[in-house]
Amino acid sequence: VPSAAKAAGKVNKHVWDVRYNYVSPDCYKKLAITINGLVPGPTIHAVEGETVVVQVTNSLVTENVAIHWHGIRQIGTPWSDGTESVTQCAIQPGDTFVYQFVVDKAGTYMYHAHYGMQLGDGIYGMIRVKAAHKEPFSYSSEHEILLSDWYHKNAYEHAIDLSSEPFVWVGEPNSVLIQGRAFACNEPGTEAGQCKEPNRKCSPFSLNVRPGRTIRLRIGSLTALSTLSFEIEDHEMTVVEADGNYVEPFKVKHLYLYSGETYSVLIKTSPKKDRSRNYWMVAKVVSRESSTPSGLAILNYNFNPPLALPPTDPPVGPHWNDTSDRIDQSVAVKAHHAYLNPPPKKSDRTIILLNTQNKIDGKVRWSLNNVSLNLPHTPYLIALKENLSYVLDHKMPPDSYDVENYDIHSVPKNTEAHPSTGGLYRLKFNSIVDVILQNANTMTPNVSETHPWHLHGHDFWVLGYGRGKFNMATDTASYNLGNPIMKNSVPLHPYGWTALRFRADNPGVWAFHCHIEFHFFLGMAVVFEEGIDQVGELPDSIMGCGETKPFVKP
Ligand SMILES: O=C1O[C@H]([C@@H](O)CO)C(O)=C1O
Repeated sequence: VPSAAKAAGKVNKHVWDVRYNYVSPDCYKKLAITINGLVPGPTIHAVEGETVVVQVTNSLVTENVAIHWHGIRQIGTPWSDGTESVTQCAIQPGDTFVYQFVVDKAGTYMYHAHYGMQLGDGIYGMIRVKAAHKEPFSYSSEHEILLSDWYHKNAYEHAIDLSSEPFVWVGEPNSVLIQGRAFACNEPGTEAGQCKEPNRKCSPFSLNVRPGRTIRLRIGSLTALSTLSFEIEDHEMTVVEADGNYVEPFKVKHLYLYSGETYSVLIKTSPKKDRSRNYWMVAKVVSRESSTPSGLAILNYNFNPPLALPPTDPPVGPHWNDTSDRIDQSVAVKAHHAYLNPPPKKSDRTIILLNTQNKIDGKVRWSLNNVSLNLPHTPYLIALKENLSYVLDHKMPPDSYDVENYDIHSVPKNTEAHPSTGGLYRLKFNSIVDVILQNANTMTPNVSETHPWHLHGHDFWVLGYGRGKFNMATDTASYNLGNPIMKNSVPLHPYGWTALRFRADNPGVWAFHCHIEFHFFLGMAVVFEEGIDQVGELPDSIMGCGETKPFVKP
């Protein structure tokens, strides 16, 4: 166990070059955006209390970039959150930007691009923050497994499709990647179970383990669209951490991951198992009826050849449409009894956000309470700190929708939805805020999608999940105020609601949005401001775009 005192103030420095590179994780050559040539990018290994410094040079020639540190709360450094248009101007080609922040809490975190839909082009990786205290479980080794989905089309083509008239939906991803790799058989068209030899040019990820050990897997999902079910053939997983918070351990056969979530699981490489063979790891798309083949990787027992294929067919995984099973797992994630940090019993304000797909000016958009966010050219953090009128003059979005009359089970009539560069909720500093995410029918009859919601700058308590329309009078009584897990990312299930509570105690401006890249692009986001007067002097390096040009000091 490293010492917290030693870690405090220690600088953990990284030099990154963001550049294009051809990669072919699934045997298809794609122009990807990489960090130092890699997809996924390098893992940041840190100890809680350390100061992480990442010097990012944008070598993309004609494209901007910004990098978000997903799950890191950025206490005292809101300008390092890396959210273009919210906390900074994008990093221009040829420029270098230095992110600096403290990793104050042990856990499994991630980073990814937060500019346009670049995430989908491969700019992501993991942050492993080691504990400086004893953890409530032990293991002999640990490994990162980052899950993603993969499109052969790039972010530019997706942007054109999604903003064209008629609307062109991006469709399902071509592949699911496990730690940046897919599975391809040497004999094309052969099913994984029948495959004799993997194609070595684009071979699957293989994780080497020794028998008879307890192994910690830090699993994260940064899909652009998909919800995944992760499973290891014949190996049960014990969930022990979620988004950097200790979980009261529970066992799963398959683990659902919504984009933006991380989990640590423990697996036992039981010596009773046949160690003369390898086992499949599978990441299957669920919650959408997808044509995407499952991502496959290999759990490689010492000393078998790393790419020796398991003699069995990969597990088929849960049915894509088993919403109950997914809700059950969401509800099962509770705070570890020795690490309880229960929420205040009451909140000061409740914001109910109705999630709808709408057609605005002939185009498909996503809205919250009928407001669909268009990101402004001037980042909110700078606009609010420097009192730039365009944000302050904007009409604030509503705290609720027409709860009485809105039918969440029907296609929206959406007479009022409008695009806005507002979307800004100003929260009283240190107040307790409840957010109720309310799902509804999309523009397709009898369809309600899954939305993975992510809050920047905070962990929130997950108070509950329910089906149908949230009822303020009765559903609040069902809240878990005893041992709710704290998270930064959480699913909103089809036709359901999810209730969150957080303390608005981190001075800054924070995005709260659906983590599906395409939905964020289509407006599915709001912005929270709290304690802007307590934010320190903004660094010049975040300025230079929109109305912030005058604030760049000579
Ligand atoms: O935004 C979306 O558009 C499609 C579909 O609703 C229209 O093609 C889809 O599945 C989304 O999530």
